Amino acid sequence: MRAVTERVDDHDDLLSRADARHPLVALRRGDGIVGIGEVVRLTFSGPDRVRDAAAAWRAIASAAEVVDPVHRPGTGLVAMGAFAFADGSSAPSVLVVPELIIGRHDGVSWVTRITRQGGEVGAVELPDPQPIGERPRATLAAASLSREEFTAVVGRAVDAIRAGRIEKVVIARDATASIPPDADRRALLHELADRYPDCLTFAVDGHIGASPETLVSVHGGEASARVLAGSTARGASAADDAAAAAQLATSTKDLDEHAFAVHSVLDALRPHVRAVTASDLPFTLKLPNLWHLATDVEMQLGESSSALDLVAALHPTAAVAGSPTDAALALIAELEPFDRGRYAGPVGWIDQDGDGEWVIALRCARIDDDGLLTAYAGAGIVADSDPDSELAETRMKFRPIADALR
Ligand SMILES: C=C(O[C@H]1C=CC=C(C(=O)O)[C@@H]1O)C(=O)O
Repeated sequence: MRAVTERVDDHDDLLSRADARHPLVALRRGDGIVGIGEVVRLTFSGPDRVRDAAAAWRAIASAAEVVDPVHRPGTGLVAMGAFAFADGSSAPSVLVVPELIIGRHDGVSWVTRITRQGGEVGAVELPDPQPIGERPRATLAAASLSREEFTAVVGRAVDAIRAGRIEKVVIARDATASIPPDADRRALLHELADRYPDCLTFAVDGHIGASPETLVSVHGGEASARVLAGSTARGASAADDAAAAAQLATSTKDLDEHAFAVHSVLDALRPHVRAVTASDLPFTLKLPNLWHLATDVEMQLGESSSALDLVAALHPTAAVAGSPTDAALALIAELEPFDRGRYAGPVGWIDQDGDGEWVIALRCARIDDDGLLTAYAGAGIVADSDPDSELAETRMKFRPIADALR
C-alpha cells in the first residue's frame, strides 16, 4: 500500500466530511481522524482475533510506502478497527484502511490518500463538507433482559461471587430503537462529541459511541491507559454532586471493583513494557452523566510492541469482564442472553509504526443498515452489589445514546 499525507489549511469541522451512512470516525475535543472510502477491509474472528490483526497489520505496514511529512498522531498509513468482545461472537472484528483520511491535531490539519500498490494516489477527491442532517429521534426500550430479569441476573451473579466462584463480573443489558435507515449517523456523532468532548467519539463499521475508557494509547515508545470502574450518579446540586464524588472515592464496594480492573491491566501489561506506573489511589472522573473512579497508567514500551499487541494482551479487562477473567467470561456467557457484539470490545486506530489509540467500546450502539439501533450498558458486580442500584447504573450508562436520540 502507499499512503501520502499532506498538510492542508485548517479543516472547519471534520465530521461534516464523514460519510453520513457509513462514518469512520475517532474524535476527541475536535481533534482526530475521519476516514472516507475503503481501500482494504480485513476481518478476524475467534480467540486470536486481535493477535491475528496485530500480525496482519505488521505485515501490511512493513511492506507499505509511506510519505508523511506531517508526522502527528493519525497521519500516514492508518487502519481503523473494532473488535468483538467475546471469542465466540458472531460479530466480525474488522480493520479498515480508508481511501482518504482527514485529520487534525493541535491546530495542524492534514489529508492522507491511500492506494493499493500500483494505484494512483490523488485519484480520490476530498469531498466537500456536507451539512449534517437532522438527528433521528427514538426511544430506547429494554431488549434481551427486562428490568426485572436484569436484577434477577445480577442477584445470581452476586450469589456466584458470595459462593466463591468468582470475585467480580460485569453484567450488561441491551436496549433497542428504530431509526430511519437513511438517517444521517453524523447527527448522533455530533451530539455525542458535543456532550462528551473528553471521551473518544467513535464510529467504525456501524458501531458508534463516546467512550471514556482508554484501553491503550501508544505514541513513540510511550503508552498510557485510563482504567475506569466504580461509578455513581452526578448530584443535582453542587453540594450533592461533591458529596456523591466524595462518597464514591471512599466506597469500599467501588474501590474493590476498581482495584480488580487496575490489577488486571497492570498484570496484562507487565510482560510487554519496560516500566509501568500507576497512582496508588484512583481519582474521581467527572462525566456529564456519571462520576467514575479512574486510574491513569503510564508505561514505556518494550521494543516491538504495537498498540494492537497491547490491545491483545489487555482485552478483556476486569472493567468489562470481571475477575478472574476466564471465570467471569464463563459466567457472562451463562447469564447474559445476548451476544455483546463489539460492545465492550476494543475500538480505535493503528498507524504504520504501531502507534495508535484504542478505547473500550462503551456508551455505544450498533446501527444496522435497516436502522435497528442496539445500545448496551453494563455494571461491575461485586459481593456487596445491590441489583436495583446496578440497574440504575446501567440506565445512566445508556444516557449518552438515549440523549443523542432525544
Ligand atoms: C461496563 C460499562 O462500564 C464499565 C466502565 C466503567 C465503569 C464501570 C462500572 O462502574 O461498573 C464498568 O466497569 C459500561 O459502560 O457498559
